[in-house]
Formats: sequence, structure tokens, C-alpha cells
Amino acid sequence: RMCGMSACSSRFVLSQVHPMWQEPLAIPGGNRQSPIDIAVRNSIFDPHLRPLVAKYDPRTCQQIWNNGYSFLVEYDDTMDKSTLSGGPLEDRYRLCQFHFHWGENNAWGSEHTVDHRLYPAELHLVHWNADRYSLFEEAVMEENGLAVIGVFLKVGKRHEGLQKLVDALPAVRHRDSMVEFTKFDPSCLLPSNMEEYWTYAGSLTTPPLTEAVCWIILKQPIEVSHDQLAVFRSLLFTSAEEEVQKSMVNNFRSQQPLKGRTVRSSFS
Ligand SMILES: CCCCCOc1ccc(S(N)(=O)=O)cc1
Ligand SMILES: [Zn+2]
Repeated sequence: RMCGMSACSSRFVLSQVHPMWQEPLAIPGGNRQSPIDIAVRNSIFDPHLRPLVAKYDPRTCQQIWNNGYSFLVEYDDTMDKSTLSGGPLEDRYRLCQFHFHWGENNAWGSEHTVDHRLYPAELHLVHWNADRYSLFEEAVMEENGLAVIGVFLKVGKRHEGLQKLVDALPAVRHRDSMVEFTKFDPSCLLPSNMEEYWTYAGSLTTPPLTEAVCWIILKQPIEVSHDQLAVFRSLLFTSAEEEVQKSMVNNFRSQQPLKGRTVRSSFS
């Protein structure tokens, strides 16, 4: 049904898809919202952009839980152990969690698009500015408080590193369920090419939608298998007590206006 439809018309179809949550009418400021479409030909090559430096310590991995929007893998961010620096960043940012957004099928699911190309899912590695703030909750309210790496997922060969995560998902099927999850190195979810990315000033894509994020979207997607993505869709938005169970799918936000922002690229 989806084959043969161009990406933008499938985007039209998306408007018929039930939104994950009712979009608030007015957002504070509202002129640097995320996600966006990355129009490659309008991005500006910035030769001053440096390679990204992600140094993650698997020993800081703590738990995995279903927060009713996605499933999160959370890290101990009380020390400078898993950090991101370089790229467009002036300061050092600490990893606090990573999570994904995905669709009900492989035709859509990502939050960002590249020249309107949709991917079946998108990984977000969330970091906060530990040079300027002392808590994630503080940084989330501040301009340049957060840095989020976005990685596109495409359907292909099975991702061996992801499988440990996939195997833990049945234990967090319902909203608010949590299990211990340790010694997971999120570097295994990064593509080999960390040099080519786009970066722009944006926001959280779920409430509180604060305009605090330096987005870094990697050009190279990672490959995961059809079956691995299918397990994401076995999660539920609903808690164990609710009578009607709702599959956790289409947990992405609709695209937001660029409002004159510049998207920079680290490559020409
Ligand atoms: C004060 C508590 C805030 C909790 C919300 O934190 C978030 C929300 C969205 C994203 S995302 N999809 O833009 O990467 C990252 C972190
Ligand atoms: Zn996200």
C-alpha cells in the first residue's frame, strides 16, 4: 500500500495516523521546535565543525523502562563518565539516557527526515551540559542545555549489539515498568561514520518541548532487522491496569517549521 507513494504523500497519510499526544496550541517561544525536515541542498557546510567525541562507559548503564512515550535506557550521570564533546559543542555533555521513535510499519517512524525521506525508526542519545549545569532537569530548561545525537535506523541485517536491548523489551512491555539493565555500551549503536552529520538549534520532541537542544543528526543510518523492529512494536503505551491495551507505535512528533533556522553540515 505504501510502495509507489512518494515520501511526501506518505507524510500526507501520516496526518491520518493518530498522534501520540495532543499537540499543545502555543509553545513558549515556538521558533526553534523539533523535529524538522533536513533539506540537504539548503544546509551550510561549516569547516569549523569538528569530529564528534563520544566516550561512553558501559558501567554507567543502570536500567531500562517504559515511560509511556518510548522505552529509555538510563545511565548514571552523577560523574563525567559517559560524555559527548567536539562537533558543534563548546562544552562537555553527559549521557543521561537513550530512546527510540518508530512507526507501525517500516514505511515511517523517524522524527527527522532527510529531503523528506522517512526512516522506520530514529535513536536519540540524550546528553546535558555538565560544564554549566548540575542536573539534567536544570539543563532541560536552558538554551544549549542539551545535546541529542539522532541516528536513523533502516531495515537490513540484524544488529547484534541491539539484540541485548530487544531481549529486555518484553520485561518493560507496560507503561511505568522498569528492569535493571547493565553493562550496555551505546557506542555499539553508533554508525561507523561519525564525521558526517547535520546540526541545528531545536527542542525536545515530547513535553515539555523546551528549546534547549543542540541537535546532531548523523548522516549514516544503522541497520537493524525487520524482526528486531517488530519487537519495538510489541511494547504498549498503556499500563498493566488499563483494560484497553494500546500498541506503542507512531511515537514520533509531526515536523515543525524551520522559521529561518540554518542547518549546518560537517561535510560538503
Ligand atoms: C524535565 C524532564 C524532561 C523529560 C523529557 O526529556 C526528554 C524529552 C524528549 C527528548 S527527545 N525526543 O527530544 O530526544 C529528550 C529528553
Ligand atoms: Zn526522542
